[in-house]
Amino acid sequence: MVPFRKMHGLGNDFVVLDARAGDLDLTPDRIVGIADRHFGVGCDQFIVMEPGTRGADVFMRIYNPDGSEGGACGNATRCIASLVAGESGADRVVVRTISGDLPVERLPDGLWRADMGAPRLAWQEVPLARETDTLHLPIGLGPVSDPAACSMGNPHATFFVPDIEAVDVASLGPTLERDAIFPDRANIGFAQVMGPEWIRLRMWERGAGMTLACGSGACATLVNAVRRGLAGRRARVSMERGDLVIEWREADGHVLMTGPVATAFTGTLDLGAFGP
Ligand SMILES: N[C@@H](CCC[C@H](N)C(=O)O)C(=O)O
Repeated sequence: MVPFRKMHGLGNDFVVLDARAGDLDLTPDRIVGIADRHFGVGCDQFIVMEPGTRGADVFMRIYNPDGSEGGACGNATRCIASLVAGESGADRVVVRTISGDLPVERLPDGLWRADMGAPRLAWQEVPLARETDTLHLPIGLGPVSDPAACSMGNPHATFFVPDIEAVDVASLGPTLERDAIFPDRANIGFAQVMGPEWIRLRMWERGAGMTLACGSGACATLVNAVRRGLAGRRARVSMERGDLVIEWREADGHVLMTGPVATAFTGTLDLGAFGP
């Protein structure tokens, strides 16, 4: 039996397992089974905490419910940082991912701010399948077209739309995620700029589907909005169940994401029940 924790950031929810003391014998079948909302615990991402080494307090491995591995998860970064900080009493921890080290700090108001690093803006870095201006991808579907793309450690495309409520995210998302221009698939954001400091965002996540929030998606949206001249470098990004504050810092080009963390419940899992 293995203990787990169910956490979320604005409803973007995670099953968190702690493998820092030793391997947990997780297999693709087990990860997909536990992440399933009908046959398992259910989550948007399956997170495994592994030992941190050489300057990192913890290594965070990120799986989507389809079993694919992700390079970034902003909401989980805050959650995992809060867990590790809670153990040591520190106010600042470094969360390592396959895409890089992310320093996270606890703010006096109880929110957590993660330095998500610098966005990657070149077409090869997103990545895209061929040389393309990442500010204007030549793709579209139904009423949406002309997205901007960047990587926040994972690939994102943002469609700017005049009315976010009118977008059928569930029907557009699956096709756009797998457009041939995205060799690794992509997370798809639909954003309505309400003003220079306020953006509304709805997400279709690669390997996960519609989610209530996406931290890296909020970062990518602000970055793409700034590049398009649609927003200032600091804005509130409102998703289905709450807001993140995102700042694309001028001094070093890093993107700062501020938001809450929460634990919904804890429990134990019989890993063998989910496959060999
Ligand atoms: N929900 C996350 C992003 C999760 C990873 C994504 N589905 C991918 O495959 O890149 C966030 O809060 O950033």
